[in-house]
Amino acid sequence: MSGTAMRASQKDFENAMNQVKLLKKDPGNEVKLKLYALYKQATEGSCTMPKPGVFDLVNKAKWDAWNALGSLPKETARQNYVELVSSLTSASQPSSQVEPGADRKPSAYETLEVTSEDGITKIMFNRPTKKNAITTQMYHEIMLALKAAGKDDSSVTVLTGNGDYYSSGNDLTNFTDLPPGGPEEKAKNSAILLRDFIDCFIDFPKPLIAVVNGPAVGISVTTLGLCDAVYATDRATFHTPFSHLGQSPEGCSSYTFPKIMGPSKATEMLIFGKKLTAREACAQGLVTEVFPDSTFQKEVWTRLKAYAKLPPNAMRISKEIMRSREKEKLRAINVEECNVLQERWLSDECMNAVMNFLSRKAKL
Ligand SMILES: CCCCCCCCCCC/C=C/C(=O)SCCNC(=O)CCNC(=O)[C@H](O)C(C)(C)COP(=O)(O)OP(=O)(O)OC[C@H]1O[C@@H](n2cnc3c(N)ncnc32)[C@H](O)[C@@H]1OP(=O)(O)O
Repeated sequence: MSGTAMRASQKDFENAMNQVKLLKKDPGNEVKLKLYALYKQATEGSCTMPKPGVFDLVNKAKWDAWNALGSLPKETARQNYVELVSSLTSASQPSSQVEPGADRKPSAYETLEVTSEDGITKIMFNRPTKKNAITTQMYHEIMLALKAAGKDDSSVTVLTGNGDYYSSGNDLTNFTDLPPGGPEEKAKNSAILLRDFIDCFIDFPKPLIAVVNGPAVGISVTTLGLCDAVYATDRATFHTPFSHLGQSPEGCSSYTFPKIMGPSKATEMLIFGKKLTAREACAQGLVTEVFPDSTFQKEVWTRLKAYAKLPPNAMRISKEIMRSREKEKLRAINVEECNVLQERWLSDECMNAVMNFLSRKAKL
């Protein structure tokens, strides 16, 4: 088939189905759901299947995607399927031009960009099209990067985001990828993952600095309470919508936030989900300093380069003496928060909130 104005034939449809199997890159859950829905609509027509239960996350997501197509005619669904596959295959064609840096060593990370320069290891969240939402793979990669940065010869470590967001927090599609043991097993594994992830922040041995380049949501906000300094652009916002998501605080924020900003301000953030501007977050002590967006990168990196020239052992030892008294307490709080969340993730309140986001009925 050439051009989108022509109708896709059955042969085009079959070719497209074969091309999907040959895609080199996983197109992601959103696209896979679209493909599934269009395929079902094209071959069976409108969805008449009974709606799967709320805990059957994968089948419910599929059902939602198919059902959302309503009474779309089979021919149109076939055409849309062929066009979607065509856009995926052309996006994955190798470019004839050499990409800048193509001769560089391939990165050990798929979801991060990690660089070391001027005594600073920079760990940059690198899923800008998904607002740097943190997938299970990304949690693992951040842990690996933090462990490596803790041992490398840099003096300070920086966390930052690529694109317009610092991070939109936990990737809500993490809820759809269920193991054979179902939601209970997923919740148990996720609680272990979360505990280990937060322990990496608690135990980080050098100055850990967050360069908050844009809005931050959920776990990307709570972990700021475990960083040693937080520099933010005036475009950043700070949002922990845990109640909206049927969830509860993590990242030791149930302890660090009341300590940093006092119990009532912490309640507004952690229980009522109040979104703070960068200046509000600074006034409440969560952010160290706010910079105008136009000069943010220049000012912050100039400052960090100067700090990174300070004697590294002295900085390490000073951090140890400032933080060591709290470490055991933080570890215990982390375990407690993860236990509570493990239950929360299985609640109707949480399942419904996640499904609403995934079926695009809700945005925070
Ligand atoms: C059974 C148990 C399983 C448990 C697994 C848990 C593992 C550990 C959990 C640790 C606890 C963490 C808690 C949190 O972090 S809570 C906070 C979670 N985050 C959110 O709720 C934010 C959701 N996103 C939004 O509300 C909006 O996307 C946002 C306001 C951030 C931006 O809106 P905007 O309109 O500007 O942009 P888009 O929505 O169009 O976003 C662009 C694309 O990015 C995708 N996206 C963004 N954020 C997320 C996210 N958090 N999860 C998944 N996907 C995200 C969005 O869908 C768009 O994708 P498409 O272009 O494909 O549509």
